[in-house]
Amino acid sequence: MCGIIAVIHADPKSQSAAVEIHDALYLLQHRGQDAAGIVSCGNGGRFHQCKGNGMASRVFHDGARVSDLPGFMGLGHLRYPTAGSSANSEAQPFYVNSPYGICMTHNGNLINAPELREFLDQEAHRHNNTESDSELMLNIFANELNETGKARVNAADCFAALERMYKRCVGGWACTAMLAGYGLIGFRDPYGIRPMVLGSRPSDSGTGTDYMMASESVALTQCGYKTFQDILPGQAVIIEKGKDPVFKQVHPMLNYTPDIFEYVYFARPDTVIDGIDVDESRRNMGFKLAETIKLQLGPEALADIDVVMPIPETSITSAICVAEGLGKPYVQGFVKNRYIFRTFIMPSQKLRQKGVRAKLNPMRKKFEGKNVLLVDDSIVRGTTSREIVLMAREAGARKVYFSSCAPPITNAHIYGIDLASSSELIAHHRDSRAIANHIGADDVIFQNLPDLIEACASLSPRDPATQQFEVGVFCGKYVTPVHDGYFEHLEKIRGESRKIKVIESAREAVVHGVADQKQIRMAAKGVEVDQYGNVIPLENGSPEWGPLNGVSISQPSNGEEKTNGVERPDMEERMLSDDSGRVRVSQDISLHNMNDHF
Ligand SMILES: O=P(O)(O)OC[C@H]1O[C@H](OP(=O)(O)OP(=O)(O)O)[C@H](O)[C@@H]1O
Ligand SMILES: NC(=O)CC[C@H](N)C(=O)O
Repeated sequence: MCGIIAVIHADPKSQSAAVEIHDALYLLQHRGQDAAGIVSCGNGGRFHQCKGNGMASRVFHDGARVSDLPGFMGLGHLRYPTAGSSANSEAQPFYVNSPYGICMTHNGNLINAPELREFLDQEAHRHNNTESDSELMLNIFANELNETGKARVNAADCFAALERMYKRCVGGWACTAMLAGYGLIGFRDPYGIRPMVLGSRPSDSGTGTDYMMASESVALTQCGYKTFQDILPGQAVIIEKGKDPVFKQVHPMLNYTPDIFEYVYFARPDTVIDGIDVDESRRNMGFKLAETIKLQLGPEALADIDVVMPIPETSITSAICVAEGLGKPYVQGFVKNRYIFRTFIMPSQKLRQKGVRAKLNPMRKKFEGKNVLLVDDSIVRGTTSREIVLMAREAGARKVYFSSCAPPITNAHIYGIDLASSSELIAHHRDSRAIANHIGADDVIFQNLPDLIEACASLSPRDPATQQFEVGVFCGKYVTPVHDGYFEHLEKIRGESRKIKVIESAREAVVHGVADQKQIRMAAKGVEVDQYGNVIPLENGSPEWGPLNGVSISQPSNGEEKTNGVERPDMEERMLSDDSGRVRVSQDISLHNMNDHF
């Protein structure tokens, strides 16, 4: 899952679009912790970029970098990878210089990426420099826009290019794009799987209107955008410099099926997606789960429960309602460390496991001698639940019941949430009893799917009786067609991306001089090197040396030994035999005006 933001101010002399995007990144940080980026554009049509791996505060040096990003419009992105790797070069926004200079951000996942890659290579002859599906989408769009053959495009040309692009791409997406000196574009997949909302407010001068697009309404409301509307499935919007937005259905709406996992876990509670209030949906989930708990446990076990406890943070709203529904005391037994962020979207299993203990601490008094009913939003790999049940028992709980506001997750997520490969999902081949055994709970109770759908659909401003959602993770029925072999492909690429993550931790250990022999060997195989064969230090994830235009930028050697014992020939070999065809250059250009380099 990623967070996207786009801003265009009415006043073309405004220099503060990036300041606002930067504020909004913090409001959407929960959607992606791996990488962050902003590209701004000033009146002369030049792009300015800062992006790299890490949370927004790190990438922008707590805001200090934002002053390098002038302009009246821009794009922002927070990444939680679903495709490719977590390499710096895949941080967004992506940029292509031809035609016209285009930047793009993408929340979602394309499920026909290999086909698109083949088309771009064999027919469009466009170079892709990363494994990212988002870079493919940008190039497909650029290729279609190029078909106009014009020196300057207009809205009709952009819509027509999108219409052609929609015929090629399959999957879930909410995207924003920016054409140098021209304006912004926003568009959403024909099923409305990924969210996007457009807001407006009077400009500071009062003579025009500023616009913002974002994944969640909370970014808009907190930045002072008063009115907002959802971009519809298959709809695109173009906001040209100094003009009002124009909308077009660039593909027929095939369904209106927002991803239900936004309501279960991803979105902030103070957000409204497609007219459905996230916090209210979680309240409904809690009340409905209480009914299932009553049925499943029966009066005897129910009478046995002393307290209902949330697993902070997402499940708090629902847990309050479970307690109310069961007529049991609601007790906060775990203290959440506010300096540890979301553990589920951490990149490796080891980090996730460590993250749970670092993030949650049980208060002994709340557990001693009690039978506790824990409430979580979902159980995915079971990392959190297993650790938490153990912590509850260590703190003195007698019996531990574990309940989930979402049904068992049995299938892979394919539209932009990296919900592990099927084989990693705790519910993939296990029933509730086996899951309870696995996580060490006395019993496990899951929400059922019709109740979850009803909890959200009943709040829909459309017809609640016919409101549908993307629920493939709970039943294996996905809203788009999925071609044969896709899941095998997914298992393979997720396996590869796991390997990359292991290599990245090895590399981190090498850089910090704490690597063991195995990690050194691993790092030497997978590590990136600069033009001199030096290991690129971790700090190179910082924007000074970040990737540009999909090109990995590495730091020129300052003569210091950085190899930390990694054998140089191995790295030289890798550098010379990079058969991926990727371009790696060594220049400090990430914060400069992009057009100066073309
Ligand atoms: O079964 P698992 O693989 O462990 O994943 C599920 C857990 O991950 C999430 O917590 P997270 O810390 O990401 O987020 P939160 O603080 O928003 O609840 C979620 O709330 C569950 O607790
Ligand atoms: N979570 C997302 O929306 C990811 C976007 C894109 N597929 C990437 O991996 O960068």
